[in-house]
Amino acid sequence: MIELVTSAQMRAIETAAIESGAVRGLDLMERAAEGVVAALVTRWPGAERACVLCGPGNNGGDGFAVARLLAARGWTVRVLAAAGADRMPPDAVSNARAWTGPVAPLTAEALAEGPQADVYVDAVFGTGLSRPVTGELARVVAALARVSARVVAVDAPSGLCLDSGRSLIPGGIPARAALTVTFGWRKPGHVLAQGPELCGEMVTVDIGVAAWREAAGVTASLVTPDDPAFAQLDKTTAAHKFTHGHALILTGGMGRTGAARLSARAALRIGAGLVTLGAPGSAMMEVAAQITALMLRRIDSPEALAEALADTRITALCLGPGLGIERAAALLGALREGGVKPRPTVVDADALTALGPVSGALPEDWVLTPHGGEFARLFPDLAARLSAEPANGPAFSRLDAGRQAAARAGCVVVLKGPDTVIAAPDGRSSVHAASGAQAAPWLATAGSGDVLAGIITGLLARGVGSYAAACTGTWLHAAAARHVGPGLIAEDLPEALPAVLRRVIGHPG
Ligand SMILES: NC(=O)C1=CN([C@@H]2O[C@H](COP(=O)(O)OP(=O)(O)OC[C@H]3O[C@@H](n4cnc5c(N)ncnc54)[C@H](O)[C@@H]3O)[C@@H](O)[C@H]2O)[C@@H](O)CC1
Ligand SMILES: Nc1ncnc2c1ncn2[C@@H]1O[C@H](COP(=O)(O)OP(=O)(O)O)[C@@H](O)[C@H]1O
Ligand SMILES: [K+]
Repeated sequence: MIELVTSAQMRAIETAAIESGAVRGLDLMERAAEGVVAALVTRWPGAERACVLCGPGNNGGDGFAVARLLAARGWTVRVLAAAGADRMPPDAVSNARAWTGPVAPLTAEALAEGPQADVYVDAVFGTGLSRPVTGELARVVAALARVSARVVAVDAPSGLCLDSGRSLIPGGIPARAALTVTFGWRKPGHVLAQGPELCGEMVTVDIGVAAWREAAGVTASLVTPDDPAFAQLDKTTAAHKFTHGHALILTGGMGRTGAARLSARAALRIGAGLVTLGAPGSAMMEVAAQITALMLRRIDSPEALAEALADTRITALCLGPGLGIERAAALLGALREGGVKPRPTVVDADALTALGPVSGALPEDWVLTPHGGEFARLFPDLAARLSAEPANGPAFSRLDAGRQAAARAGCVVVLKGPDTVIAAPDGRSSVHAASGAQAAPWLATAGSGDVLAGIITGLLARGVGSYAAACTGTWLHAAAARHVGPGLIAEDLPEALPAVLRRVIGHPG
């Protein structure tokens, strides 16, 4: 499991470590700087000239320590520092004093006019960025953009909010780095919003504070396939098809059944024992002509849905893909007021639109899977906070939005995107970061969301809990996209699942 630690949580851990008496802040800073140096000499083996930009806090202190360590290796090092080194925090002052070379003022002009460097060390702001960057330091960040291919960011590209991945440069973008070296744990801002694009390659350095991790309290984590939930994907030899559940996926009318068929195919591929498509009479012929392993049942009305659900062997539902808003609203009504036994249900696409703004708790076994636009219809106030220019740091993040949405809706929310956030009402939250080596840009194709809804429905049908189903489903969806690669269309995703499952479950044959 890879935990994501916010700036405040990192400060709490660092404080606990220092207060224990086992380690000094200065030692942590030295380890951090050693980690930056090790990573940058690996990344740029032939380099020997550095320009180190030091900000007013401990991030700047790391910068001074990096400067000293590089000079000790024989590098030519130029240091630019924000005014008033004496007003820096104590450990940073110690490192500023230990730097015996010259220091130029940290200005855009000094950066632009000085001698070229092989590597630029961005130690202007890290976890302490608490308000928007303006004035000269904003100009420095803009000037750094011109040499981004040679920038190593200490903890964060300066101007990037490490809790949200959002820019704290009004009207501008943060520095961009080729390499970002962070300490202890990755921060949410490294994987959310603009973070992945601006951080470049990521290295996490162990600075020896893991023993104080408890001081952080509850953290979010990255979805990775070492999560125990993935162990539930296998099937045992003794089981029969009903052991693996029965998913019912509702379709729209004639000419609008493709989306639900995609979902159904994915639900079957992910291992649901049986999958039935529930179609209105007008679409029965169309669906029947297109399916083989899937089953078909006529469901015209809320009453027909309630009747279908009298069969207790149906263990999960999917409402939304291609359903049409009116039909979605009617069928959702049957689930909420039709006297049927609740089932784990994926509510996607048109069913989300039919739902409208969420003001109170929804059934706890629902999973909402909105993309950004649908999220704004469900939770307009949270979406507005996500798009408003942040007045201070830390900025409101997609994790914050997902968590608050899940708490309000009383069920699991999957806020989709390249940085998908999965949140449960009990406070659990994860990020699925489709970036770096995990990038899946070809998922931006029509129908891929329908497949995700089907994967999650299939997992729910198999009895996987809703939060685990959302996390594993999101990972498997992106892994299927990476397996296919360029040229991917949504139809390919279910067909790629066997190869992905073989890898994850570990059946080579
Ligand atoms: N927390 C930890 O465990 C460790 C932290 N270290 C370093 O310390 C950094 C955190 O240090 P700090 O908390 O001092 O924070 P930073 O150095 O990131 O920035 C805080 C300083 O910048 C000022 N500031 C904030 N926003 C500003 C703005 N918009 N314009 C102008 N000035 C602004 C603050 O007043 C403060 O002086 C980390 O990112 C990391 O680089 C490392 O030395 C080692 C371990
Ligand atoms: N650039 C991207 N990188 C990774 N995943 C993406 C990207 N763009 C979209 N996705 C994923 O693709 C899916 C798209 O879903 P959605 O927007 O509902 O599409 P549709 O309505 O066409 O099915 C989501 O799972 C989303 O997380
Ligand atoms: K920095």
